[in-house]
This record gives sequence, structure tokens and C-alpha cells, in this order.
Amino acid sequence: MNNLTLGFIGLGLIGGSIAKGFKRADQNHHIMAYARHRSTLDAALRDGTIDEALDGVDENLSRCDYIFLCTPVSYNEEYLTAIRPYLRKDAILTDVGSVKTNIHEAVEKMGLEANFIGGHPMAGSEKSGYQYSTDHLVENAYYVITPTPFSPPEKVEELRRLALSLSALPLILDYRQHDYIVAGISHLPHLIASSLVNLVKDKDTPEQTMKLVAAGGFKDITRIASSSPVMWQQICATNRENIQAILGDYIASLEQVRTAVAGGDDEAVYDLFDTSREYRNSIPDRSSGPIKKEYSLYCDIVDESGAIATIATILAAHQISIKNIGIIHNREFEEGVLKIEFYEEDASLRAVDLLTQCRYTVYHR
Ligand SMILES: NC(=O)C1=CN([C@@H]2O[C@H](COP(=O)(O)OP(=O)(O)OC[C@H]3O[C@@H](n4cnc5c(N)ncnc54)[C@H](O)[C@@H]3O)[C@@H](O)[C@H]2O)C=CC1
Ligand SMILES: O=C(O)C(=O)Cc1ccc(O)cc1
Repeated sequence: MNNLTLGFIGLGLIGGSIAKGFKRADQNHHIMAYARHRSTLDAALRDGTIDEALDGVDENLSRCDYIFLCTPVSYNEEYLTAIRPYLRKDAILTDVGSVKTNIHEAVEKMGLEANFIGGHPMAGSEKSGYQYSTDHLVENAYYVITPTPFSPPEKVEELRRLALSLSALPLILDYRQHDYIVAGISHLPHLIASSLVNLVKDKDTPEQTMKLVAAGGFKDITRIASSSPVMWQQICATNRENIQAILGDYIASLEQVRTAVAGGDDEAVYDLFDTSREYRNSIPDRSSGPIKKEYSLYCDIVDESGAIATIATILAAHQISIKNIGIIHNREFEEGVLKIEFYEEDASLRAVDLLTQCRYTVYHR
């Protein structure tokens, strides 16, 4: 797997992150990329992610062992025709798209199945563009791989190893099953988030007080409503059947909820929350999954000097050793929060109790 030549078409959040991850995994990979905006390629050359910037889809791609299609899903499909003349006989074309049926069907029509393996890293964010890409975006995330019936098994194994080199968890699935699954756990939630945000926009008071006081719960479930409209328009257009089916089931379940609430069926309302809580709590948190065990908590602090020192002192006074401490800004805690990491689980649990007793707001998973 050493010294692979890797080509990227599209170098945004996902293409950029995967290219950065490969470069971090092995400096000897030769990475070339084409992106619509020259400024993206210049940034990637400058920071050492890519070795070569392409002016278009051209003969340089015939040096690639792997070509990664990293544009919105319908554009990925459109690129197949342009790339085909430059695809070496033993090269593999793969993609990172959120929908797999469209590209698999196009590949089949073009007779490119022996050169194609579908891919979909199950990680990302509501942000778009190379500037948000990181070399660790897909760490600990499932990387779904959808071979065709003619994908060479040794190449499927190599792509699996490439995913492992990004510290992702490769998972081989049938492409149709993939599209059924993501309709429920990714595409429907994005539609719910966006329609909920638009509902609140329409139902807000003239003074926009709903927007003003919108709290954590609303923000938690609507973060993804800030995602790229083009990307999501193309996802909905290419996974139409699965999405309309699960959306229908969801609307029916909402109708049941309305009936229970309106009819004063308190038992049904209780069951709704009880069942969902149990299932939600059973979903594994892969940030403390098989690759890295991390014992950490997050804590709101006031923005004044000495705030971190106070917490460190409280913990030290109770013989709780800190591995790492610092303010972080991530997609979950957009306002910034103090993250404290510990060496052992017991220490993190004791710290949660202690800081809660001291009236800090503590988040712990
Ligand atoms: N955003 C996310 O969280 C995830 C996205 N994906 C998939 O990854 C793919 C890329 O998405 P992101 O990196 O998030 O988007 P992005 O908007 O950050 O990047 C898209 C890239 O494609 C380029 N591009 C767009 N239209 C193009 C066109 N017509 N011709 C050439 N280049 C074009 C853009 O300039 C940019 O370089 C999509 O297929 C998406 O379904 C997969 C997993 C997660
Ligand atoms: O930001 C999030 O939580 C996401 O859900 C990102 C995401 C978007 C699209 C995908 O195909 C996979 C992951």
C-alpha cells in the first residue's frame, strides 16, 4: 500500500479531509487533485496536502491508482464520462457520496464495474469547503464500502486498508442496503432539521422571540439544518424512493403522537419518551469506541480569567489527575466549552460528581 498515487475530484470538506488523512498516514502517497476553484488547490499545495494541482480532468489522472470522486452526488455521476478515458486498466475509481445507487447504476451502464468500488465515510458536519477539512474527520467513523460484483477482491481489501489508515472503521455493504439505511439515519434527520427550522421561522412572533430564546434542545437537533443546500438537494433527488418511504412512516408516527397528545393519552406519551430514551442510550458512542478509549467530560465555565484554574484546583484537591484540559469549539458545543480528559474512567466519574456538586453544568457520555 506504499507510494500510492491518489487523485481527488473535488476537494471540499470530505475530499480535503480524506486527502489530509492519507497524507498524514503516509507522506509517500502522491496526491493530485482537481477542484473548481484554483484557490482551493493553491491552499492544499501550500499546506502540503496535495503534491500536484490539476487544471481539469486530464491525462494526469492515468497515473492514479485510486481516483476519489468528492463532489455532490449527481456531479460525481457526471464525472464518470470525463474520467473514463484516463482510467488505467488496474485503477480503481471510488467516491465518497452519501447515496450509492445512482453511481452504481451509472457505473454498470458504462461497463466500469471492474474499476469501481463505492465508498461513504459516515462522518462529516454541516460545514462545507476545504477550509473546514481536517486530517482526523473520519477517525472512529464507519467507512461504508460498496463493491460491485466485479470489483477485484484484492482492491476491495486495499481500499479497506486505506480506510483503516484513516483510523476509520471499514464496513462492506450492498449499495441498495446502504441507501435504505442512510435514508433513515441521515437523510430523514436532515429533512426533519430543516423543516423544523423553517416551521419555527414561520411561526415565530413578530419580535422573533422564539429565535431569541431557542435553547440547547432546538439547537442540538437542528445543527445540520445549516448544511449545503446543493449537496442535500442532490441527495434527495438520488435517494427519492427510500426517503419518501421513510418520510411517510415518520409522518404517520407524528400523527400518532398528535393523537396521543391531543387525546390526553398520557401513557402513550410516556411510552414515546421512555422507549426512545432507552434506544437512544443504547446507541454506542464511537468517540469512546474500539480505537481510542477516552475518559472526558465537558463543562460550561464563565468567561473570566481564573475559571480554568479554579476547576483544576478543585480536582487536584480531591486527588483527581487531569490528562488534558482546554476550551474547545466544535460542532456540538459551538459556544465553546471546557473539555477535561482523565486517565481513568473512575477519575472522570468522580470529577462529574464533584463538579456537579460545585454547581457546574457538566456534560458526560
Ligand atoms: N458534508 C458531509 O458531512 C458529508 C458529505 N459526504 C459526501 O461528500 C461529497 C462532498 O461533500 P462535501 O465535501 O461535504 O462538500 P463541499 O461542498 O465541502 O465540497 C464539494 C467539492 O466539490 C466541488 N464541486 C462542487 N460542484 C462541482 C462541480 N460541478 N464540478 C467540480 N467540482 C465541484 C466543490 O468546489 C468542492 O471542492 C458529497 O457527495 C456528499 O454527499 C459524505 C459524507 C459526509
Ligand atoms: O453533521 C452531521 O452530523 C452529519 O450527519 C454529517 C453527514 C452528512 C452526510 C453524510 O452522508 C454523512 C454525514
